[in-house]
Formats: sequence, C-alpha cells, structure tokens
Amino acid sequence: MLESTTRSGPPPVILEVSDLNKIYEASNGPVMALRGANLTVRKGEFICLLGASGCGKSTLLRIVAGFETATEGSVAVYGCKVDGPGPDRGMVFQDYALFPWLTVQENIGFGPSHRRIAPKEVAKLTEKFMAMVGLTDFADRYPHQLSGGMKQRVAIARVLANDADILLMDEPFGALDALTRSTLQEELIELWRTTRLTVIFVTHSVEEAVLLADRVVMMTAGPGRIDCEVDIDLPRPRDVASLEFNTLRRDVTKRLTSHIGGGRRVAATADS
Ligand SMILES: Nc1ncnc2c1ncn2[C@@H]1O[C@H](COP(=O)(O)OP(=O)(O)OP(=O)(O)O)[C@@H](O)[C@H]1O
Repeated sequence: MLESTTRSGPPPVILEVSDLNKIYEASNGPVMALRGANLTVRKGEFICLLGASGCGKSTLLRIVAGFETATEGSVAVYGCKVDGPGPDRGMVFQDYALFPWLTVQENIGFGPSHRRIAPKEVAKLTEKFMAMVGLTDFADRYPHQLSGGMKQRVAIARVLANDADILLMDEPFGALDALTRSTLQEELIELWRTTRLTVIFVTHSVEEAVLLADRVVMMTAGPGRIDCEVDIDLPRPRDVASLEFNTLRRDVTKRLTSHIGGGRRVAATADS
C-alpha cells in the first residue's frame, strides 16, 4: 500500500460503482452482462478485476470509462455521477488504439494539445512522458514501425499526458509475448509508484493479478457481479516463484472457481 495509507489513514474513495446492471439488446435477444455489480476504489489503489471470459469485466470497465451506459445503477468519480468519458479517466486497450497517422510524440501530445495548454508546455509534457516510458529515441516513428510492447508504452504515456487520475486497462498485455509482458508489468508498477495513479486492470490471468494488484476483485460468471475480493499483502517486487506468491495464487484460483461468498471481502495474505 502507499505510504500515505499508513501515515494518515486510508486514502479517500474516488470511485464508487453502485448496483450496476447492464443489459445489451442483441439481435437474438437481450443479454444480461452485469447484475448488481458494486465496487469501491480508493485513491492510489491498484485493483485487478479477474473473472472468466464473458463475465462482464470489459463491460464494467467501459461503463466506468463512460463509453457505455448502465441499464440501472450508477458510477461516481470524486462523488460526481459519470455520464460520459472524462479527462479524469484514461483507458488502455489490448489493441493499443493509437492514431496510426501520428508519430509517437504526436500520439502522446494529442491530448495536451487539445487542452488549453501553450505549445511549449505541450512539448515539455510530451517529452516528459515519452522519457518515462523509454521512447525518446522513437519520437518520430509511426505506430506500424513499433513493436507491440512499444505501442502499449505509447498508449500508457498518452493517458499519463492527459493527466488522468484513474487508469483503466483492459487486458493491456494480453497480445504480448511472455517476455515483453513481464517487462511491461514491471514498468507499469514503477510508473504506478511514481505517478500514484489509481489503476483498474482487467485480466484473465490469476498470476498477473497476484503479481500486480493491491486487491484482486473477482467476478462471477455472467451476468457479472463482484463475487469476492482478496487483498494482496505481498511486498514488491514480487517473486512468482516464492512460496508466499504461490499460496496466494492457489487461494485466488480456488475462490475464482468455487464462486463462494456473494460480495464478501476476504483479507487473504500469504499466511492464510
Ligand atoms: N455490444 C454488445 N452487444 C451484445 N452483447 C454484448 C456486447 N458487449 C458484450 N456483450 C455480451 O456481454 C457479456 C459480457 O461481455 P464482456 O465483454 O463485458 O465480458 P468480459 O468478461 O470482458 O469477456 P472477455 O474476458 O472474454 O473479454 C458477454 O456475454 C458478451 O457476449
């Protein structure tokens, strides 16, 4: 947890998902994607949202991002109801979603250049975040000239340059090879530490969730709701080969497959 947690009590709640229902009107009838999803997130937390394919993880994230509307229920950020996308939330997708006609620096600078910021300041911001993700030497490259890992670094830098407080990541490393994935996981944790962003990270992978999260939030099979939560109380950097890590991984896997305890909070540690 962040230092501020221990010094001055828990950080404030900045995101509240309340009784969210989502029904899609598909051509072959309605699809209930979410039923009664509730989630509370504190500033600076790193949350991993874990669940089987089709349980509604992306739907939940897209509603939080404001790209999708809920059928019932609400999402509030800093106490204000979300009714569309906003600069306080930035999304990173598995397929990068970069502007193919813009270079690395233009992609990163796109958000700031559309705010009321002086061009000099935009250039400074762009350079800062480009350096933060290690892409200064690739400033003039276009997305098709980059590897998957580099594209995802651009996507992350773009959110950071937009000054978002909440980083929403939908299986961001799912399309990457194992080595690149592991490097980006480390880099993301380092960025999260330095920027103190709040992160909600969707994944299928128990290992990725236990490696990254402060708290793993598990969803039931569709229609999704929050089934239970596990606090990951392991120091970072985490060693995937350690006994503590594997105890937690087994615990999370067991909970995920057994669907016990509707809406329960389980404070699991390596000792439990
Ligand atoms: N636009 C849509 N129209 C109709 N049904 C949809 C739409 N988007 C999602 N669904 C359905 O809603 C359910 C939840 O989908 P969602 O993509 O949120 O799940 P997920 O947990 O993110 O899945 P995955 O892990 O496979 O990406 C699924 O049954 C899916 O088929």
